Amino acid sequence: MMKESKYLSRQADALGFIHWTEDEHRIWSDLYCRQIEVIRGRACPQFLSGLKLLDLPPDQIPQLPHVNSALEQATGWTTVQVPALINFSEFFRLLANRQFPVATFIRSREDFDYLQEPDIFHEVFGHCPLLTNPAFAHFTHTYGKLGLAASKEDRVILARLYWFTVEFGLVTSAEGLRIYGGGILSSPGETVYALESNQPLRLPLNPVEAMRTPYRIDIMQPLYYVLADFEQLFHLAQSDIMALVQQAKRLGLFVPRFPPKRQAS
Ligand SMILES: C[C@H](O)[C@H](O)[C@H]1CNc2nc(N)[nH]c(=O)c2N1
Ligand SMILES: N[C@@H](Cc1ccccc1)C(=O)O
Ligand SMILES: [Fe+2]
Repeated sequence: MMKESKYLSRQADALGFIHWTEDEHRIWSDLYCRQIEVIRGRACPQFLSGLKLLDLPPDQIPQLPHVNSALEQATGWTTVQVPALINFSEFFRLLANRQFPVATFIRSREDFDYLQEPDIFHEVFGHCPLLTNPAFAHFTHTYGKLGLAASKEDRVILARLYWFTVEFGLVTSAEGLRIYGGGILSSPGETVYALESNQPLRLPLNPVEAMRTPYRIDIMQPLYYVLADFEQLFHLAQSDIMALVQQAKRLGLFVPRFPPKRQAS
């Protein structure tokens, strides 16, 4: 059951522009300036070049028509305004149309470091930079088409694959472990935690295992799956993902063995 959002979403005018308040612009500006520092040496190179390409304004909430023109030029994707977290069928339908959902509210200061639901900073700063990467956009589009055609039950399994890659994925790079998951890169708290805390488990990404692993959306992740490189994700897009879904269903839930709670570092 979808938890009701505690935030009020904003209405756009006929041209798709939202008239944010000064306070809301200042929260974006503080989040942007903080994350630009925190992602240095932590976000994967593909994210950093996508962020540069999008050329988001540092001091005010970007208007979606502007984000769309950069995105469209790069990969043909656009954004669509949604009130908050949307259900899987709406979500897959949008991705299958190369449209990315953008929740039209921004977090409050009390949720600055970590927010339990996607806001406009998460969707635009967290997800849109990698959607300018053709191979990554292709994976997301393929994933959306699969989800659209899938049964309700298979959508839950496919959502796990999305969760452990596009949302909370890590990737090994020449310089070491890096983040590509948009759900991490929009959170000042989790960006540091995901790479540097000794709390979470970090396992090599095995797509069937990821699709068998349940996840929570309201806490910093206890488990991250690590891609060997982006090629692995693009290769996955070419493989028979629905056959992997059937395998995951046959094998049932995978419950990772978490080490005893170590003192947080
Ligand atoms: C699996 C995933 O993270 C999440 O559940 C989906 C569904 N609904 C969503 N709704 C919004 N607004 N933004 C999102 O990123 C998602 N992602
Ligand atoms: N936790 C992310 C937002 C998010 C919530 C739920 C799912 C995915 C992302 C942040 O603080 O930016
Ligand atoms: Fe997301």
